[in-house]
Amino acid sequence: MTLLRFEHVSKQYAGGYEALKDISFEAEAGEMLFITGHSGAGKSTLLRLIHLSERPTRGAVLVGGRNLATVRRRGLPQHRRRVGVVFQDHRLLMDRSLFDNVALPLVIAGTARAEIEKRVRVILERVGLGGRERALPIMLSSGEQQRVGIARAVVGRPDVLVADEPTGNLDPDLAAEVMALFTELPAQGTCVLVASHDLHQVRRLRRRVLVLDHGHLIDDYRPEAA
Ligand SMILES: Nc1ncnc2c1ncn2[C@@H]1O[C@H](COP(=O)(O)OP(=O)(O)OP(=O)(O)O)[C@@H](O)[C@H]1O
Repeated sequence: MTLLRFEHVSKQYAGGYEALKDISFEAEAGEMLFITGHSGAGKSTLLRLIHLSERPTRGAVLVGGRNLATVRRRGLPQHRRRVGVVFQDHRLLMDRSLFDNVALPLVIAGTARAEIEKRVRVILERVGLGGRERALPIMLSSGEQQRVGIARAVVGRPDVLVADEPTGNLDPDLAAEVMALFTELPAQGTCVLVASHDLHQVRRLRRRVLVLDHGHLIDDYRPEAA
């Protein structure tokens, strides 16, 4: 099932710079894609259009068949519950436990307490932090903190997960470990897009790769088709 669709999308910023030029692609539920390209190629812009922190100048972005142009300001919180985000600097609440950090999206969504307890425990296990619910982020390494950020982004079972250079602040070994975690996430029908300038690392993970160059989509590489 097509979950995400870009139809001839262009994005021009206020200064006149066209960061994305006529981008079209589709991604399936449960599919994982890397977005790569040089600095300034348009990777972050592409992800922002899915999260609706930016709007396209031309063309349409559809999630689950819905044109995001129809999502008005009032609908943004609801849209963002369907789109999980992992930030480079993870943005954890440092004075709250891992449990509280990961539970946050579920608390906001009004999920029942027993369900929250269960889901947080399961997802912390998945990211290799089982049994650490009561720890504070400050007690963790930066790689582990990023794992908490990933757990928080997926605990609400979003339709789409976007991660912008999620390993940018990590040393190469930890970066490889965290990248691999994205490929191991339970499918659950979530479409996962990870932006990374590290083409070398991305190729090793043998997943679909969209390559941007000065705002153009110049390659859509699928290892299974190679
Ligand atoms: N808010 C903005 N206003 C004006 N120009 C912007 C804005 N955000 C990004 N740009 C420009 O759009 C182009 C694409 O930026 P974008 O951040 O999407 O690239 P990127 O591939 O993610 O780069 P990096 O790897 O350096 O993060 C760049 O030339 C950038 O300067």
